[in-house]
Amino acid sequence: MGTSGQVSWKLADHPKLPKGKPIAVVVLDGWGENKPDEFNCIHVAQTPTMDSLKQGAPEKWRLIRAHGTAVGLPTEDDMGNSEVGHNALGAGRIFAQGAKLVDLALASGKIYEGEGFKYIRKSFEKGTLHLIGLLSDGGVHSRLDQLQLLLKGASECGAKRIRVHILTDGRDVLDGSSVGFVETLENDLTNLREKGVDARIASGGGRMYVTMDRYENDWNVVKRGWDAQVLGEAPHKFTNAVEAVKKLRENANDQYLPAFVIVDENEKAVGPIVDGDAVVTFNFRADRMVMIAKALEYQDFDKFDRVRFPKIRYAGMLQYDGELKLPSHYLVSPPEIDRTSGEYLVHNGIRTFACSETVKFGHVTFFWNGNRSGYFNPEMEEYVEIPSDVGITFNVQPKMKALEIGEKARDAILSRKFDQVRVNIPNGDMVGHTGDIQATIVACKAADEAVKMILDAIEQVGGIYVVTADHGNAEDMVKRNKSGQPVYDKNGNLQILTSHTCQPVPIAIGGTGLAPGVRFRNDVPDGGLANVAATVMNLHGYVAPNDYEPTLIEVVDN
Ligand SMILES: O=C(O)[C@@H](CO)OP(=O)(O)O
Ligand SMILES: [Mn+2]
Ligand SMILES: [Mn+2]
Repeated sequence: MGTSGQVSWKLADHPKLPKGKPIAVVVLDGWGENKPDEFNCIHVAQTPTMDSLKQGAPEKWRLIRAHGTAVGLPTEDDMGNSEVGHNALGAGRIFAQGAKLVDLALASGKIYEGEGFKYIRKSFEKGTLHLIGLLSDGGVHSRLDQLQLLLKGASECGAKRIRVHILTDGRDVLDGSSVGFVETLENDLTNLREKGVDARIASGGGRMYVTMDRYENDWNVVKRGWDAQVLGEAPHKFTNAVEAVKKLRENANDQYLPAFVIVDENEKAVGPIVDGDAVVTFNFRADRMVMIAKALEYQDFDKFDRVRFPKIRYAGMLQYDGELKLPSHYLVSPPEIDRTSGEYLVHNGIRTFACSETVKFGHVTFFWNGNRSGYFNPEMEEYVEIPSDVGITFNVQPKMKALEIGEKARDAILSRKFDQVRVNIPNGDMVGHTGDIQATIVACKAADEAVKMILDAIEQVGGIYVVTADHGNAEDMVKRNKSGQPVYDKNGNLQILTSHTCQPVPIAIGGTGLAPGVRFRNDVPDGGLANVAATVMNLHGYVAPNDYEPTLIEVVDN
């Protein structure tokens, strides 16, 4: 974001729309539109507020795209996710995202010419190369084919000893698919060994229980990973990773497998991280890598006792935090998401309040602001984090902190201290990921109630609301075949879909402060999340910068 100096931040006045109306921007996480059936939890749940917004179609309610190329992902088969979704919502433009940038860097070979790779390469002669990351083809945080290319490329560049520290998924892909991914990786590593590279899996664990926490919700998650990956210590020891995952799955699902280490015949861990080694975290997505990056990089660190802090050369697949410049070494440059709507609005005097609970807090702040932590101007902005429940799966508490978020937003609106009150309501997504249909129905109802609280407050102050979502999740809880029918496994069990979807998401505008004649245009049929920023700028009384994706609204004379 270092370009601030040259940017002209002043936005032109909107020719027709007034300034000074408080605006609530509500993002329902994991809330897509889908045909109504029993696996559409949003449809099954009582959601009177969201239902009533839909009555405003087509002038005040429509669908927008939230997956694939509309949010900068490589293909139309890529489901949406919070990072790319909130980046698009906040930045108002579509940036080629991490998944795509890594694909390009691997395909061209540029990844091996970059500063980050040259840096870790210095350890190849004497040390081990450790690769830590999510093992699946989900494409949200990482992709197996990228890991495979990196393994091949690194060994061709001289890595003689490689250790892979795997995190099993089951959240962006079907639960149970971890076994197949580990088998595939084992096969690749066997091939490498035949070529003389000492390559092995060294440790593992489920992504939600080991390493991939976010927004400092629970450092124990990162510690469990540290102990296994760096110290070579874990409650479970196996000589073979496929066997480890199969065995541990007897008591946990892929997302929550406990930590394990792979040991040799003498019970000795095969791949702790030691002085002189190189480490790459191969996830491209930022939020769930920031904590481990801090543990691997910061000399001063007090979040847990690292016991040993090896002198390593560490690089991220990407730089995960543009403000903290973390990590300082990385293989691929992240998208340069500059001039976000939040930064413009602050420069134009818009006072902003942003809030969610911990597990989504960074979505409406960090992701919204282009993967940048902190405020643009602390005098104009207030970001409030409501602590999430720790150590539970959210089907146990499906209401999460929705009402608390609603209350905080309500109070912020009624205080009249803010021009924009922005929230993320996590329930549809966080509970949807558990695959628990009954709990997800409760979750959707709670999210709807939170929306109502916010809309009521907006009504009281004569403001405007914009209600939308970042991608689908709760609206489809089963895997389907090409004709849309639910798929059953060979034992006749329904295949539960824990992941996001490729469905479009709703956007609704309204409120007593909405100027007469404002309605959705019908000439942006392919509109997506990136069109929302210009829309919100208009509602604040400004015209968006020229290079922003077009606004979704027009003002017609009545
Ligand atoms: O939990 C996460 O990390 C992702 C799924 O991998 O979900 P979201 O993009 O909604 O944050
Ligand atoms: Mn999300
Ligand atoms: Mn999600």
